[in-house]
Amino acid sequence: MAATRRLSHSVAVITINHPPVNALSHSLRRSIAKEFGDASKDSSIEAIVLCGANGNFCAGADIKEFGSSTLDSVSLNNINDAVERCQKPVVAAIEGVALGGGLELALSCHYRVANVQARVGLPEVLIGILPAAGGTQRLPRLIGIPAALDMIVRGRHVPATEALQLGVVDEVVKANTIDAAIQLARKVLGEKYNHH
Ligand SMILES: CC/C=C\CC(=O)SCCNC(=O)CCNC(=O)[C@H](O)C(C)(C)COP(=O)(O)OP(=O)(O)OC[C@H]1O[C@@H](n2cnc3c(N)ncnc32)[C@H](O)[C@@H]1OP(=O)(O)O
Repeated sequence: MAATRRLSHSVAVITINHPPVNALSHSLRRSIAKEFGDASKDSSIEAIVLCGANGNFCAGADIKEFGSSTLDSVSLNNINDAVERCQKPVVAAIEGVALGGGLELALSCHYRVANVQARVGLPEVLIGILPAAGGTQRLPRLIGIPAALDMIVRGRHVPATEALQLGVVDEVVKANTIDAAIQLARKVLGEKYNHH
């Protein structure tokens, strides 16, 4: 399990890879933090796309690690804060599911592009916990309190087209989600340069 990084022009594409659903295990979080930190500092990189391997963005915390006593030196909150604070545009490319901590990671990105087949949600309530990696702050800021509360208290999976209407995602595409996210990042960079 690891996050890997490749370059598309000046956009770093960081792929979260932990089959089958890219659950955020301790070692995956360490790997994401490392790749993201390196990309943030690399002056040849102008923007960052976060995506998932295996047809999914990320199904959230690794439920199989719940109750384990692993010392948590890299929390998802730390990663999300670093993503949000990044000076370079960060775009999430969402395929499959972005659930729980996976959606919280996507919400920390500056933009979100989703595949039409994707689903997003905060299903923590269904396993007796609350979203605790910024979702209860970032989601209401993005879509307003009533719509965010509805998602949080029902824990439902929201289809991409509804997520677009609600404002959870910025764009929905039928195919080539990662390419669309790279394009969006490059468009944002173009706008930045045009304003200077
Ligand atoms: C860091 C703290 C942050 C926040 C807290 C959280 O994120 S809590 C976790 C929130 N996420 C969930 O509750 C998602 C639970 N999973 C699902 O809803 C479904 O599994 C999913 C992802 C929609 C996929 O459904 P599908 O029907 O396609 O497959 P299946 O359910 O059989 O799952 C396939 C295998 O994936 C394993 N798995 C799924 N989710 C997780 C997870 N969060 N952590 C670890 N493993 C997960 C599942 O156990 C299956 O494994 P297998 O070995 O094949 O039995």
